[in-house]
Order: sequence, then structure tokens, then C-alpha cells
Amino acid sequence: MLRIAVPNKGSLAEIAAEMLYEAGYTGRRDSKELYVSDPRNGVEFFYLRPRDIATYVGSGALDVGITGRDLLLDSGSEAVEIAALGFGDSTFRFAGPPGAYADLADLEGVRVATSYPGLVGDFLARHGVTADLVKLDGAVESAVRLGVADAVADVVSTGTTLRQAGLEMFGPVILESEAVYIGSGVVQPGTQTLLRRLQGVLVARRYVLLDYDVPVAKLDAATAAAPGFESPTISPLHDPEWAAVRVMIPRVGMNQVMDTLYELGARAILVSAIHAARL
Ligand SMILES: Nc1ncnc2c1ncn2[C@@H]1O[C@H](COP(=O)(O)OP(=O)(O)OP(=O)(O)O)[C@@H](O)[C@H]1O
Ligand SMILES: O=P(O)(O)OC[C@H]1O[C@H](OP(=O)(O)OP(=O)(O)O)[C@H](O)[C@@H]1O
Ligand SMILES: [Mg+2]
Repeated sequence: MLRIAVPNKGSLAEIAAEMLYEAGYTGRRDSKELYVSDPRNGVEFFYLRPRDIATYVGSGALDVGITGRDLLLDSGSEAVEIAALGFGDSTFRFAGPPGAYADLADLEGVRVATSYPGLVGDFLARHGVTADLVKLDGAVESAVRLGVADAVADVVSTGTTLRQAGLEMFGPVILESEAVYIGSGVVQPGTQTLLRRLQGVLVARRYVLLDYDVPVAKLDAATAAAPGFESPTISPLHDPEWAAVRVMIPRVGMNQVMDTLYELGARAILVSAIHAARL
């Protein structure tokens, strides 16, 4: 059985659970459940704090997991990123009082509050800066106002938390993070199956199926406007001057593609959702 670590709470938990459900796995019935066995799919789920997931996977106690790239790197564990999962996007940044700091070098000897001392310490060391890291559990944006630090390094998504704390970002981007599928480095049977299922969910969310009829004379222009994933499926119609085309296109921008095809002479342009996919 493949042993899978999934976030039990926090920003990644709900979307990870949704993706696994859409990928055909058994979910937990309530948020107190920490273990779910899914023998039909040959897997077991362990619901853990997102911060601890890389530690479990890196030690080999669990085979694979879903966590944030920032948490993986902060953990210093031997777990490796197998694939990005396209949700839970965030940027990891330095911030301080407006105008106080302009660059990384300004942090020399400064107290920097963070919940990610591994990630931030490595970044500063790589850039030859020695700061005094203050480890906090969360809500680090309050550390400056409360006088326990001079600057912070934290996850920024919309920037609302920073703004409300009266802080401004400065210096280089420490990390672009998102949810990632991680493994222990040893490929277990089932690791690739789970990956293909998760990628199938991503494809189903990001792409739609586009069908249309087009005059044969316009076929080249139409397929150039929507080339699809590999190559469009083209079928003859009863009227030899027309063809039917089926192609996968990104959900984002699908209306512009439909407008373009219509202007080229395509008709009966239909979009349908993809429920599952293996590419
Ligand atoms: N506001 C956010 N938007 C997007 N991703 C976020 C946000 N906050 C955190 N994350 C990401 O979610 C992952 C886990 O962080 P999260 O805040 O959920 O865990 P936590 O801080 O340990 O839990 P909690 O906040 O519930 O105490 C990290 O990879 C982080 O980058
Ligand atoms: O840029 P924003 O959209 O405002 O999001 C960023 C905030 O979200 C996270 O906090 P979380 O809610 O996880 O609380 P925590 O600090 O206690 O972890 C993160 O630590 C930031 O504080
Ligand atoms: Mg948090």
C-alpha cells in the first residue's frame, strides 16, 4: 500500500482533499480523522500538519505527500519535489517598516522574525548576510509593531496581512512557492499512478473540450488558431465541404478562441468540461 501524507489543516488542506477526491480516492468523513485506508486504490492517507509532511516523507516513514515548496525547503528533509500541483501559490518575501530597508545587505545584524528559519537562514547564508533570526509560530507580521523584530520574512499571497500590519516588501523574492507532490526519493509502486491521477485532475480543471464544424477550406486556419494538446481530431461530415474538429484548449481564453473560430467561418462551436484525464 502506498502511504500518503496530506495536510490536515491550513491553506492547502481543502484543495488537496478536493483533488484527491476528484482523482477517485476515498476522503475523510470529518476533520478529526487522521488516518484513512483506501484498499480499493491500494493507498493509505495520513492527515498531518503541512509543516511536518516533508519530515515524515524524507525519513521514509511515509512514501509520498502533498505540502508547500516553502515548507519542504524549510524542513531540510531529504524529501524531493516530484511535481508542482498548481495551487496554494505564494511568494516568500522580506518586509519591514516603509523606507527602513531597501536591499538584502541592509539586513546585516538586523532581527528578522519568521516561521521558516531554515528557508530564510539558507537564503541569507547564500547571499552572505548574517541576520538575527527570531523564530515565531505564525502571525509574524505583528513582530515589528510589538518590538521583537525589526523586519519579517513570510508568506505573501494578496499582501493584505502585510499592509494591515503597516509593512512593505523589500529586497529579492526569497521563493515562489506552491503546493507540491513530494517523495522520499525511492520510487514506490503507485507513486507514478497517484501523480498521473493528480495531473489528470489538473488537466480536467485547466482544459476544456472544444468541438466545432468548419468548411474544409478554412481547416488549416482554424486548427492553427486552436492547435490543441497534440493534434486535433478531424472527422469528415456528410457534406464533403465541411469537417468536424475536436480539440482540447485551455479554459482561460476559450471565449477568445471561440470568437476567432466563428469569424473564420466555424459553426456549432461547443465547449464541454473534462471530468477526468490521463494524457
Ligand atoms: N495566504 C496564503 N495563500 C496561499 N498559500 C498560503 C497562504 N498562507 C500559507 N500558504 C501556504 O500554505 C502552506 C501551509 O501554510 P499554512 O499557513 O496553511 O500552514 P500553517 O501556517 O502551518 O498552518 P496554520 O496557518 O493553519 O497554522 C505553505 O506552503 C504556505 O506557503
Ligand atoms: O498576503 P495574504 O493574502 O494576507 O496572506 C499571507 C498571510 O497568510 C498566512 O498566514 P496564515 O493565515 O496561515 O496565519 P499564520 O501566520 O498563523 O500561519 C501567511 O503566514 C501570511 O501571514
Ligand atoms: Mg499559516
